[in-house]
Amino acid sequence: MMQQSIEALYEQALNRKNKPEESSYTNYLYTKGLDKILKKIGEESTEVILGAKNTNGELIYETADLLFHLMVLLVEKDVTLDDIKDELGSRQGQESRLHERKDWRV
Ligand SMILES: N=c1c2ncn([C@@H]3O[C@H](COP(=O)(O)OP(=O)(O)OP(=O)(O)O)[C@@H](O)[C@H]3O)c2ncn1[C@@H]1O[C@H](COP(=O)(O)O)[C@@H](O)[C@H]1O
Repeated sequence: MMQQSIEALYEQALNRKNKPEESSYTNYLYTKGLDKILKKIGEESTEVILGAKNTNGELIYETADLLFHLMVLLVEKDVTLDDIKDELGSRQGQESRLHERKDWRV
């Protein structure tokens, strides 16, 4: 089965930004602007929640949709995947501190 990495998905979204194509859905989102992209993120997030309550097939499908729209958002805001990886990296080794806190568990 063919697979696509998050990096490739991001690169594709960046490519569309730099070289727009008329029939591209990605370019349709950039043209509509940030509020449209944010609305899609909201919709797709809700669909992930609903999918998780149904079947793993739906959860996988909706997660792929959400990841695509998240990549479009990051490109629109000039945030790179390295920015995200740096943030995630800075959290490594913090588990013990998180677990010491009792108030995050409700
Ligand atoms: N991974 C995706 C991807 N995931 C979801 N979508 C689109 O996201 C849209 C979500 O569906 P919705 O029903 O929520 O939205 P809609 O009704 O079509 O449109 P609006 O609600 O936004 O007005 C669909 O049109 C999907 O085609 C994607 N569109 C593109 N890609 C990738 O981006 C590449 C470039 O695509 P284009 O930019 O269209 O050339 C493709 O080859 C894919 O690899």
